[in-house]
Amino acid sequence: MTARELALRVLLELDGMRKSEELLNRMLETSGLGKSDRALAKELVAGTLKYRLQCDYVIARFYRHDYAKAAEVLKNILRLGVYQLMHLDRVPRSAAVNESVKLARKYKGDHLAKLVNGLLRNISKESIILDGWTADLPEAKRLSIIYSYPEWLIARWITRYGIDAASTMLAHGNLPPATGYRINRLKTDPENLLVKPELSDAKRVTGAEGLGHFFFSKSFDRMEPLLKEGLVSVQNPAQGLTCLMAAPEPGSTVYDMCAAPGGKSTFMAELMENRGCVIALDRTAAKVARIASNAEALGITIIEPREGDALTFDPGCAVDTILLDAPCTGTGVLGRRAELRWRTTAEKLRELVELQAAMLDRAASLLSPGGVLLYATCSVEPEENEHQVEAFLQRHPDFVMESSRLTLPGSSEGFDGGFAARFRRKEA
Ligand SMILES: C[S@@+](CC[C@H](N)C(=O)[O-])C[C@H]1O[C@@H](n2cnc3c(N)ncnc32)[C@H](O)[C@@H]1O
Repeated sequence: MTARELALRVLLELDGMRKSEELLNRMLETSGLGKSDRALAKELVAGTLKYRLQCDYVIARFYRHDYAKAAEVLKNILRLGVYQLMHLDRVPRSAAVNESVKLARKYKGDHLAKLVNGLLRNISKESIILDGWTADLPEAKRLSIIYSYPEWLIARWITRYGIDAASTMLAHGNLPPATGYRINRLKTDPENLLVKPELSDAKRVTGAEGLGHFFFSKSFDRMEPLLKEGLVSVQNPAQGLTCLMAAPEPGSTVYDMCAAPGGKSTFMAELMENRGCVIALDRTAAKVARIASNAEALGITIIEPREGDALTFDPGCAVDTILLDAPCTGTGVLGRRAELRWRTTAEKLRELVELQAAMLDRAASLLSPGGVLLYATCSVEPEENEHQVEAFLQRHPDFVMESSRLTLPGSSEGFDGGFAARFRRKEA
């Protein structure tokens, strides 16, 4: 199977529940593809998913019949082809067209292979004049085609953040996401680790206090041995900031209500010098197993992984710090999850806001007086962030908010978007 056929299979088999990255990795395991083909398959899946709306808009302009009625397999072959022609400069035009035609022949026969050939030959950077075609459309509709996002989400972002910030966020989500790493302070430190030759391209995070243990690197292959040795973990510094805001004390008891795969539990354990206890809950055995294996790789012994529902689970002991890294729409990390922009809906947002509020209430009922509650999301929607914490404070006058932080995607280089608020429960 070629990289393009594998990408097509992922696009066809991706249902509304699964993550494209997980499905892709599973298929790659048995594909026998070499390194560069694997990279191409990944790029094709992520790019075609992100640019789906834009590709469909372009295809519909050149398609002679009713494109909405075309078979899914044909749509995806065309999307893959258009994505390569418009956005993958390193793929020669002939390869993008010919390989798409081959796929069409294999999956739909000669007739549709001719259709794909005819349509893709009409498409080039010169023949696609998106700015001109969309100039007279309302702003949110225009941007939805230019950046390939749902119009309703863009309209929200423009209303809330203004056109300039919204455009920055949209552009950021289309860039390949930066991979951040955290240096494990239980095993090493930045001065000793960052002099290693394999880290010559590492870009250390500066600025915010406590982020000196984070860096970005583009060469995942070179990082693999360090990950295996537990010297580093994959973590975006924005996620790290949440743990720094929680600032759990060594020797204290922490409850992480939504912990898998354990990125924040393990960082908190490192900040606690591996002393005390981190109860790390998630709702399925498979997810809990990931927390345990990640902690083990890092040499952390104070994490107690638990399976359960955060709405009812009782840690069974007095807790000094609770982290609620809540399930959310993820609109701060749309660049990282290619399909997410099409799955987030206004209805889903409403359901999540209710769940987050119930989880916050549960956290409030479990926290000891004087304890810290850290609420975090990777969303930039006010209902999940500022409105949520305002409503929480109204329901719980025994809590005060000590600090909060909203990061918009693209506002700090490499940082994911998201929100965090630190509350303290007043002493009784
Ligand atoms: C944002 S992710 C957590 C990421 C994690 N804190 C980290 O830094 O690695 C949210 C997690 O909440 C979990 N979750 C969702 N609903 C839950 C529930 N009712 N009880 C426990 N965990 C839940 C999901 O399985 C998911 O792993």
